Amino acid sequence: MFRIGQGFDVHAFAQNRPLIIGGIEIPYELGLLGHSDADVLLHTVADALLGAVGEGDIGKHFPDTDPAFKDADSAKLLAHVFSIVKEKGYMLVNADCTIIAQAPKMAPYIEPMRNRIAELLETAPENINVKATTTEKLGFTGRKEGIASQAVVLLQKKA
Ligand SMILES: Nc1ccn([C@@H]2O[C@H](COP(=O)(O)O)[C@@H](O)[C@H]2O)c(=O)n1
Ligand SMILES: C[C@@]1(CO)OP(=O)(O)OP(=O)(O)OC[C@H]1O
Repeated sequence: MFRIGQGFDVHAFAQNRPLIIGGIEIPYELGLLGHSDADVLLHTVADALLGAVGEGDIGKHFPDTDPAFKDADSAKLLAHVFSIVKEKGYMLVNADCTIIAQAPKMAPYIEPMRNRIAELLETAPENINVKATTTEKLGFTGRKEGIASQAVVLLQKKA
């Protein structure tokens, strides 16, 4: 049996924060604001996985009112979410992700992100796709106020 899930997330840029996307720290003058490390891409992958298995969203599993998740490493949150997926008897078929950002340029970091997500989801990098797009200077992403991300995942019940 197959299950599909999708995730969407937004984080605002802020001063004095690291910019961590897809588990990779990217050199830039601004970081993203959040209760956790604000890794907008890993949050969308986690939400897509939770959606696929009917388990709500990351806010339900890791409330932003819980001090335990202050500045949390989203890679650890995603690994926990994937453990729920495995407990339910599913494996990842593939994930396709889009980062929506006017800046910085993501291209140099796409392969490291892909490899890190593959590692966290215990799959080959070929099963993970990470893309980036600007919004042609339109909207909040176009004004460089923040970054959005989307992800779609397909899961298959293990034999
Ligand atoms: N933050 C970004 C945005 C885009 N890219 C790459 O540039 C290509 C062109 O972007 P458009 O918005 O004009 O379609 C896009 O396909 C990405 O490869 C990027 O690296 N970082
Ligand atoms: C990840 C969590 C962890 O507390 O905090 P944030 O970094 O604020 O991220 P968000 O995408 O708003 O999701 C909710 C939270 O669960």
